[in-house]
Amino acid sequence: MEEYTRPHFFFHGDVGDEKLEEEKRRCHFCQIRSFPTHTRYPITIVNTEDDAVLDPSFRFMDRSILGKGVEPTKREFLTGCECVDSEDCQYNTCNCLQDVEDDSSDDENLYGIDGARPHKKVYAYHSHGVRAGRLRSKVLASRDPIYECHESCACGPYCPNRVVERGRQIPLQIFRTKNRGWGVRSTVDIKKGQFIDKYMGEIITAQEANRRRAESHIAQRKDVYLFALDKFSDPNSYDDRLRGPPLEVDGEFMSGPTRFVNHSCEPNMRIFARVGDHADKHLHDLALFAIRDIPRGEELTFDYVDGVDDSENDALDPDKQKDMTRCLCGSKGCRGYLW
Ligand SMILES: C[S@@+](CC[C@H](N)C(=O)[O-])C[C@H]1O[C@@H](n2cnc3c(N)ncnc32)[C@H](O)[C@@H]1O
Repeated sequence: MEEYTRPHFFFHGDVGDEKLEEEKRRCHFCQIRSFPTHTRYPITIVNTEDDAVLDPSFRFMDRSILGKGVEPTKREFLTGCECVDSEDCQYNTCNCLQDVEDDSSDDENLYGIDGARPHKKVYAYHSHGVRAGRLRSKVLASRDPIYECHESCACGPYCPNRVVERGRQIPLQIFRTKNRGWGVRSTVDIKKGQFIDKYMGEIITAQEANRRRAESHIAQRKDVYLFALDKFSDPNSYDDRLRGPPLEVDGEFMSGPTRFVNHSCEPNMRIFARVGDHADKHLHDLALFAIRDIPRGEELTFDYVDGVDDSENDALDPDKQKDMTRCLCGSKGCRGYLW
């Protein structure tokens, strides 16, 4: 085992069965090694800067878990598509694309080879060629949600419209940065539009999120780990789960590697809301995609306040700046402060 991994490998020695289980449960290395994707797309942890280790109470997970009072939609209400052939999922007859606007101005041919059937490229990904599986540039430049086929659909697991569902396909490394604690990088080159990973954690009710905010010792900074699932929130929605305050994902104590991604004012990734079953919009995923080519080893970042109206930015107000946290992203367009 590499020296820098050792501090994350809790003692597994002669401690008795009960304690051994507890040691294994806390061991970061055991947690990441137990992921089914570990051999192909491992997560590694390196620190060549100082003696810091990840918080021992932090737990790696490869999927979000539902907190108390958070219910997924009952199976009988799930509504997958009936496309028998995954190729059909590229047409606007696919149920999963019911909320996607038709678009005839994109960067692939509009019609099938026979020219007969409109080949509406309504889903978010390129389906052929070297760019297969990457987000189309139009979607990448938008704030649009991504609608994918999913486990209740008739199309197979290799349907081109199941990119996020297939999960992370990139090895990630959590590394100690010089000045911003831990950060994340990939050990392989990443292409623009490529899916990187989801932001995962405990999905909790708005009340529970507020309770955690109130009791957090990091006060307002708790917000950095809480992401509201509010993409479809609408006071006029027919779905009462979308009318009320949204659920939130808390990644502080249990999450995947993306929980260690730092902020940049000029980031190389962006978060997109991804929906599987339309009946589960209140539980949409938060999926990170590369917004430009990212060479291996470059730190992965996203903008923590992406899309927030800059005129409301406290960093523009000299009076408020003294209470704010300096941004150390180092980009040319740095706004100076995180919050
Ligand atoms: C979601 S965590 C990211 C992982 C974190 N670096 C760690 O070591 O656990 C967010 C925290 O990272 C730090 N951070 C992230 N981006 C930063 C930036 N651009 N400048 C300064 N600090 C940053 C801040 O302390 C922030 O509260």
